Amino acid sequence: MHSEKVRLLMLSLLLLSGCAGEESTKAPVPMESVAAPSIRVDMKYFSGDNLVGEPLDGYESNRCLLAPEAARALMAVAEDLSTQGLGLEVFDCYRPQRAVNHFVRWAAEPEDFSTKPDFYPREEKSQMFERGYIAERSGHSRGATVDLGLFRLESGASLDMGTSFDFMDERSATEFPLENVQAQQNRLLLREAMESRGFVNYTQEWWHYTFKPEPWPEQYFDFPVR
Ligand SMILES: C[C@@H](N)C(=O)N[C@H](C)C(=O)O
Ligand SMILES: [Zn+2]
Repeated sequence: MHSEKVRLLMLSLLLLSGCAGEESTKAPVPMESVAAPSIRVDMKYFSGDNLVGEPLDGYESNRCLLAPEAARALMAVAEDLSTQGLGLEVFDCYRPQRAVNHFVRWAAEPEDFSTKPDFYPREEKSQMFERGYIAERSGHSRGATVDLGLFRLESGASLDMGTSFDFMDERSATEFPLENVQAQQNRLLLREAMESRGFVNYTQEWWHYTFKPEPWPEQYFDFPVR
């Protein structure tokens, strides 16, 4: 009984430290690093190939960290799709709060047009949060949300989704009536596969999925991705 109380106290302290924004070399919560033969990890906020145009604060390696339940479900999706010769390309997973804060700073800075043509040609960067393209309190920071697309296992080619990842535009809404019917079907194929394993799509972005029920629905973590 005594040791159970001590264990709970230790767990509470670990969870609290994860939310405090302190630098720590290890994740203070047991997130899992997602890896499987048919999952390609290409963390866009680590590489700098993103709308900010540089790596975001808190991404120190090309790793996809997720809550264990979400990680297991994602690996199950990958296994399901591999029977159709498809793999998952993962663009973002757990997102430290400091990376979200980086987005906030970027949106407040004057427009320099460096990434606008590729990521938000018809939107204003100052409106990204109001328009729902980025969240100040993101599900990604709770560890159960993932941004992803599909690729062919044989060739490695990405499937056409109608728009590229993080193309902030109404055409990225999952059910936007695209002229490209194949791309529309690819979006729906991804949604069906994800939903069958417990993920829910954010209707405004074809790539954004949250595993439900969320293991840590109230927590916004801030340890770096290492
Ligand atoms: C920024 C984009 N990849 C994304 O994840 N948007 C949602 C709304 C979020 O920030 O949680
Ligand atoms: Zn997302």
